[in-house]
Amino acid sequence: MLNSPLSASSTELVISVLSLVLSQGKPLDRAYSQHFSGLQLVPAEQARITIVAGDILRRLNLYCYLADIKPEEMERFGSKLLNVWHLFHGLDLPKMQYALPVDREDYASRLAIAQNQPVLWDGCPQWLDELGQAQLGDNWVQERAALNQAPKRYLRVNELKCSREQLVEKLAGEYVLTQAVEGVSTALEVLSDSALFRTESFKAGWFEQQDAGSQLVAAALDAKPGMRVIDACAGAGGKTLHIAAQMQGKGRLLAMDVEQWKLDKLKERGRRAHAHNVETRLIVGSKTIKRLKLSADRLLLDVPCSGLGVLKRNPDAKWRDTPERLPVLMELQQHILQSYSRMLKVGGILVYATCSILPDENRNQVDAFLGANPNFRLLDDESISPAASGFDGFYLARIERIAE
Ligand SMILES: C[S@@+](CC[C@H](N)C(=O)[O-])C[C@H]1O[C@@H](n2cnc3c(N)ncnc32)[C@H](O)[C@@H]1O
Repeated sequence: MLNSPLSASSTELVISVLSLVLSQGKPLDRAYSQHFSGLQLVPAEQARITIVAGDILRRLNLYCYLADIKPEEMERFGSKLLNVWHLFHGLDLPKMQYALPVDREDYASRLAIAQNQPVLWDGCPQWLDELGQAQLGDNWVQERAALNQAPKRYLRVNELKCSREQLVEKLAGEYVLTQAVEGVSTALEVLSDSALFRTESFKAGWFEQQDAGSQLVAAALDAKPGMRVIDACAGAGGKTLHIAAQMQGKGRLLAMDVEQWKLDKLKERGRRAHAHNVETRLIVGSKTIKRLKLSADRLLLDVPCSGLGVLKRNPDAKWRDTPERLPVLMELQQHILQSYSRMLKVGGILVYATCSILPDENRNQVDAFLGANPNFRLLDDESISPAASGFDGFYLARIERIAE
């Protein structure tokens, strides 16, 4: 956390970012880019702003309760919330003009009440707590607490360009301190507050920013040079680029999605990463899938999901989402599994993956699929728990096609 208060201008920026997210429903990353572009903030100050805004969103209900304001009142009462945030973290108050004062007695009695309400203390909305309890039982309490922690920063070394050791050395020369992550051969943890995207290493495509847990997903696919591989929900290509590196640029890697703008972004990232064997294809209907029947040695289905495993990184989602979205997502996940698995060759392996920690989106989906498709068998599966690993939460299942 911080060791000195925010400046008045940074405090105003935090309030403005929060208002955009909470009143206008803007995703946090877009609210940041809208505010930061053109401002030329020094990286350390930008980092402090994102630390505070991220922490407030991770425990929004707690801070709003302590300040006695409603989230939708951020524009009017944000200064009071920011004062409370500083008090809570034992910092002097920021020097804002016209800031609303905090009644210290009221704050102290609210703090004492909140300390005895674990769900509020962990920054969890009621609907999410009920869902987590129902799905994970006793394990939910640890996951709930882990999901309100600040996320660590991780990089994935682009092995098409350099080794992990070479990247550590090059980044050290750019004043970026990193350390290898045990158990994830491509991952580095970033230990300094550096602006990663301004480094020469990034511009030269030596790394991508990617959570260590996420790196385990493409690793499980085990794509080899020369194979035909399909990444059917590729998005902007976080995992596609990792697969391209596994394939050492040899063979055919088809990245598909239903959103063209994401595939365009993927192409741009692919150029920087020297991932020359990636081809993109927009899914325009069931025909796009049918044409690829029995064509893939490896198939990644990184399906749309609730994203409840990555709430540390996207804390705004829990104030926007509702439990009603889950059944809709689950139907889409099952549809993708049933229909896209036809693209796999006999003997080929598919990886079904989510960034969720809910069994209903994970193992239960796999079991339902296998129950209806005897031509496939489960090789193994893994749940990456935020509480146990410190990474974001993911699930992956490796499934083999054993007959046509
Ligand atoms: C979890 S995200 C993928 C993230 C990506 N693999 C990465 O590593 O950056 C899921 C993706 O599925 C896409 N999607 C949604 N519906 C789909 C469908 N019916 N078929 C294929 N992709 C779909 C979304 O546009 C989104 O990009």
